[in-house]
Amino acid sequence: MEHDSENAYASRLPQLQSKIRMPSPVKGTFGELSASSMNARNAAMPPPAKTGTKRKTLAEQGGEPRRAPQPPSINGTTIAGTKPSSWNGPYRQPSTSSSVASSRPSSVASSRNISSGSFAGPMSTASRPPSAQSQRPQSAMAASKIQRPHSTHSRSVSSLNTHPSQPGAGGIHGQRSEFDVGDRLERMESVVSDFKSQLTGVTTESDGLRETIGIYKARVMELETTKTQLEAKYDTLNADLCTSKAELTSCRSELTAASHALEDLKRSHKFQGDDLQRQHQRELEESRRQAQEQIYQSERKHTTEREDLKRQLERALEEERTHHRQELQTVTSVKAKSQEQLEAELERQRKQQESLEEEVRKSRTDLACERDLNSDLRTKVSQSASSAISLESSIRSLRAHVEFLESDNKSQSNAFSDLDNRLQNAIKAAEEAKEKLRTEETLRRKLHNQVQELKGNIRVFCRVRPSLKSDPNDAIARINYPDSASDSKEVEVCGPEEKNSLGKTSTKTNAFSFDRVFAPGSVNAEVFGEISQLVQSALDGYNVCIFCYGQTGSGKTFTMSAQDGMIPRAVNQIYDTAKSLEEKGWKYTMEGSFIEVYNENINDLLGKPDELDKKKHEIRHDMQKCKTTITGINTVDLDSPNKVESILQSAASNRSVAATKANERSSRSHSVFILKLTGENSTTGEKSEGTLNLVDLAGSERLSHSQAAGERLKETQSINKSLSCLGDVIGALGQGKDGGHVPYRNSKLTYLLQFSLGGNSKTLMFVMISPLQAHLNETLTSLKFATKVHNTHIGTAKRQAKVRDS
Ligand SMILES: Nc1ncnc2c1ncn2[C@@H]1O[C@H](COP(=O)(O)OP(=O)(O)OP(=O)(O)O)[C@@H](O)[C@H]1O
Repeated sequence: MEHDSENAYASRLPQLQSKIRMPSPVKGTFGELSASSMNARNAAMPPPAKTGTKRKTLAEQGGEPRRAPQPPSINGTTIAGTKPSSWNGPYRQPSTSSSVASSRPSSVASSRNISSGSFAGPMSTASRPPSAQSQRPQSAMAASKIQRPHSTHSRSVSSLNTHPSQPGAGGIHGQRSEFDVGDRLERMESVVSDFKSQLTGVTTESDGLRETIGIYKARVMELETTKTQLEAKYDTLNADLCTSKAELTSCRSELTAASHALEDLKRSHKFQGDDLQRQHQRELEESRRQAQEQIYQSERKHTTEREDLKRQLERALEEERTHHRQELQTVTSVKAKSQEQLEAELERQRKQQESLEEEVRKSRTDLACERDLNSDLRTKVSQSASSAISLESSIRSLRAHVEFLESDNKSQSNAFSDLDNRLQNAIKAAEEAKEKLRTEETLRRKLHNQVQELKGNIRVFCRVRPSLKSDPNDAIARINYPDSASDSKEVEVCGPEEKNSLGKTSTKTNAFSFDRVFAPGSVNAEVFGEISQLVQSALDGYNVCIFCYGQTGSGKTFTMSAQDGMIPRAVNQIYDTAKSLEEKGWKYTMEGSFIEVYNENINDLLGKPDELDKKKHEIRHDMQKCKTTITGINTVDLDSPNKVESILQSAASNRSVAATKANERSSRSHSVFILKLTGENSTTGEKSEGTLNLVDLAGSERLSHSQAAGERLKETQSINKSLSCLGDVIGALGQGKDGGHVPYRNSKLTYLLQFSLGGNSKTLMFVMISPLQAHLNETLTSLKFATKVHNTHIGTAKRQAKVRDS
């Protein structure tokens, strides 16, 4: 922008100069001014006139003495004093100096304005003195006339208008006016018109100049604004500079502190380093000393060893040398001897060779003769060999014949036939014996069954458990065994004391008779001896059911499942018998399962404990084969007698787990050990399938419904129901009506034992008795129930049981 303004000014100024065409001295002055006034103005120009100062007229100036130095003038026109400040722009120095000038103090700027004003002076018509004004247009006109084609007129007019001080011009004018006024008038008019046209041109120029002034004014305003901004920037930079200086100062102080600290650190590190170096030096010296010591010692040691070794080696070497020397001497002497011998031998060999060669010559001649002889002999030898072979074979046949003739062939043949006869007889006898054995076995089974039937297909044994240490001594009931020395079939129980109407106290003795009564002193082995016949029946293919009936704590489990109880004993007997029957052609397989009937549900005592009371099992009967199966229960192959123990343990642990949930589980449920026995006789082709059921019934004590509730009530109802159903089934079987209804289905227990109660089956009931006085009523109830069962007739054998009251 600044540049443009200057250019604009530079472009217009020559135009003005060309149009005004000032005289050369003026032109030269103007040109000098434009360049040099800027340099000289500060020094030569007076201080700027104050705005309020009123300028004096020329007349006034003329009358007054000069007080201040005169401003420079062009053609006698003052160029200082009147100033439009707007002219300062075009006379500024190049942009760098102008920017400096703008930041200068105002006094400098005002001096510049003055210099500008000094140039503006001659241009401004308003500030021009009247004399100057009257002269300038004429000069301008003269200048314009020079440029135009009709320059001659201009020049003449100019000459007419010349100042009166110019004598030449005034003379011409005076002469013309004297004789040609019209022509003069014409010329005047033309001069006037020229003047007018010049005036128009000047006006136009003046407008251009005004425009330029406006541009420069705008430029001045811009520069003022720039100046203000620069000043603000200057202030900001100043403030920043102050801040930076403060920061620099603090940084310097920090740097000084840091350098001090660094110095300290360096010093301490240097000390440490020195210490370490000294220590290291010491250690190094020590190590070096030790190493030298070690080296010295090892050198000494090695030297000693080396010397020892050297001595040894030298000794050995010397010995070796001596030895080698001796050997060498020996070898040399031997060599000399052998050489002599060799030479002698060589001589001898040579002689021998000569003699041999002579012999070879002779032998070759002999060999030819021998070859002829040899071929003759070979022919003879082959003839002899063939005759020898034929002779050997004839000798062998003759020898065999001689041996055969020598042996006692006849007696041997007799012995063989005798032995054969005896063997045949033995085989026959064995066959007969086997047949007899089979017949006897069949007969034994038949007789055994008949015996069992004669004994009754349902039998009742009574067992009284001994009093335990835990039982109170004075609370034992009076129980007698009248025929214990003979049959052991009777038992007498003294009832509770009763008072009659007269107040007399008496006790009633209740006598019972069963198939066998076991007193408290009897042991399990004795008991099993009585039932082993029934176990044998199971092996013979019968269904056998042995169950224990009695109140809680009367010894049912002890009798059935104790280590020497009926179940282990039965299994052991079956094993033994099955093994002995193998000789008779029988082979048995045994499968055992153990179940529980609790609350009319069947549980598998060989199953998982957590499935107890949850898993459902069903009883299925095959009515044609009279076989019973229970769904989903575990069956164990009893291929060794030891397995029964694990079965009993597993069942006991399952029941004990259940007992934590429902108290006294074994008293509250019936357990049934089922042993299935399948036998096959490979000789006779006979087959047998029997089942042995060993049942431990729930406690038979009478339970009052009124005292039980909830789960206990349900248990009580189930037990009472199943026990009474068992009585009903036995009662129905006892009536002996063929095809009569037997209520097996009324309880799970009787339904399960359907094929083991009645019919072809054999049943044994143990009635277990507690010896305690406190259990007397229950004891009597149990004995009465057992008597009813005992009086029941099932099967062909008839028995009469008697109940004696005294
Ligand atoms: N003949 C016996 N000899 C020695 N001890 C016996 C005899 N009979 C039973 N006992 C003992 O008497 C106690 C009760 O016996 P057991 O548990 O067999 O009775 P339970 O009728 O099976 O009872 P529950 O119905 O509660 O199962 C046991 O400690 C048992 O060892």
